[in-house]
Amino acid sequence: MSESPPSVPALNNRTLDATSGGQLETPGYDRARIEPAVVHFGVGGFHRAHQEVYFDHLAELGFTRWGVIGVGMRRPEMGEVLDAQDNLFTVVERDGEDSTAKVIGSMVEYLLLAEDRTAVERRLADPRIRLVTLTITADGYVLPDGPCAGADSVFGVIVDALDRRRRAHQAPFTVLSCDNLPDSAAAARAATATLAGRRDPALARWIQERVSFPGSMVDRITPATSPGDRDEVEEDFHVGDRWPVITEPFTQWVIEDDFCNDRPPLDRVGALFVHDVAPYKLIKSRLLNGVHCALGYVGYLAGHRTTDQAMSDPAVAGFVERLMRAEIAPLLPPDVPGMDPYAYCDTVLERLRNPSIGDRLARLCRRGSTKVPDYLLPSLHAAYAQERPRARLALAVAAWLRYLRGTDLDGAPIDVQDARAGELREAARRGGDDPGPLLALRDVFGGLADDAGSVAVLRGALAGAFADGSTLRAALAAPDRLALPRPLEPHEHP
Ligand SMILES: NC(=O)c1ccc[n+]([C@@H]2O[C@H](COP(=O)([O-])OP(=O)(O)OC[C@H]3O[C@@H](n4cnc5c(N)ncnc54)[C@H](O)[C@@H]3O)[C@@H](O)[C@H]2O)c1
Ligand SMILES: O=P(O)(O)OC[C@@H](O)[C@@H](O)[C@H](O)[C@H](O)CO
Repeated sequence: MSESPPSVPALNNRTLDATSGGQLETPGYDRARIEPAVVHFGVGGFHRAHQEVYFDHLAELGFTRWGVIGVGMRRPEMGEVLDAQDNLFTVVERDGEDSTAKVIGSMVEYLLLAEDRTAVERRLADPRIRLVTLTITADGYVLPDGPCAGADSVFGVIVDALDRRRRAHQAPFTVLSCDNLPDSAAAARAATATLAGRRDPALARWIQERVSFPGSMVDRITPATSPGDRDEVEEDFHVGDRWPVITEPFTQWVIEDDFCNDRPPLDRVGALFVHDVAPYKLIKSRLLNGVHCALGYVGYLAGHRTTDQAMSDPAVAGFVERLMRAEIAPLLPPDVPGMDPYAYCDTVLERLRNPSIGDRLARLCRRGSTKVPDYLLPSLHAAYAQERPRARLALAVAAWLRYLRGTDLDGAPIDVQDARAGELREAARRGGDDPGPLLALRDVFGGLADDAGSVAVLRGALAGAFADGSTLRAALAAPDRLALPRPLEPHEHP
């Protein structure tokens, strides 16, 4: 992100008064009084649009003992911006024509792990730190093999810090993952236990007995900030923020009530503490993340590049709505307090139509080999097991298989962003209209090859739905027809 022109004050503590007023809300509390209690790893767009906003609201209510120390991983850009801005940044909520902005003041310090591990370790040893939160993406939970490997990962740092606390007879901190993983708490616990076990069995036992890893469901659609967004924020709100965050008004945070060292009063600012987060995560991941996958691949092949563009195409929007209401929602638990699957469909559809956050389909399409098995295929497998309709689920998967060939319907190249892109592209191209070579990858597709009904839709779609925009739109309107046996050619008649 570039420097702001001199006419607009650059955002920092000194210019806050000049910046405030008009449309822009600024911290109403004295930032000097905020004490750190949270160390957060992975200061990307989502953390700033979600968890920081909750902690900022707490400070607005007078809870000043829940400040956040942000820790970045490798890339120095975010640190340079936050350093120049006294760790202030702007969160802009956009909904159609409406747009509101708030400068967030809850981050008290930012450190880059790659450059200043010792400082991160010192902060984690501070008994005031009672909570560690994570948004490090699914890749951050993958540990290298080897008896001493992984020490430089986030979990290596966490294990070091817990060991120091154990030796100093101090209380540990809670580890709260806010990443989109089917069971992010279990993933965080397993990575911590693995590294602790490699180091010292007594430490591993202490962690197992003393440290809590609450599950959580996080939800707020947050695209990557573009340079155009930055300029618009400067123009609309007269604030020289070099890296604002654009997000939607909707936000949700459901957290298991399992904290080993104090609990932030997040229920005072809209979060929900529950005994078991699993059903909330299930509904969100199937109806939002699974649908994001479907919309990404179908929308991209239909020629669109953002969610709102795709949702203003009646063929795509109608497909997505029926996919959600007729095929996915009936598979979900109907009695989760505060989260009715059909009401959630309404909300998600409205959010996907939001014309002003500019969420790019490429963001939804990346990492398909992780996300499709986690979020879309489970609905297809469940529909098969329960003998429920599944033609739209199968067509969405077919769109992914077609996308994996690496060219769109006009033959233009697609940048398939996936750790397994090479292997998947090779199988997609080798198979052509036959999904067999891809379905043979059972670590991705599970037993989908055994579901003859879905395989028929996949074959029908690959052979007929992706010839051009009109065949795709016809398939989206009537996906059941894809599975009909094709008419026999004259020479095939018995
Ligand atoms: N953007 C959203 O709409 C949204 C909503 C809910 C949850 N999430 C989840 O939040 C997480 C972050 O997403 P984001 O949109 O902020 O992305 P982002 O690209 O803005 O930030 C990603 C962060 O993860 C860190 N990271 C990447 N690879 C890592 C690794 N191997 N080890 C440690 N850290 C690593 C990066 O340094 C960066 O700070 C993801 O797990 C995402 O699924 C995002
Ligand atoms: O972040 P990913 O790559 O796992 O998934 C992309 C989006 O589906 C996701 O970020 C959603 O926007 C988010 O989960 C909404 O809460």
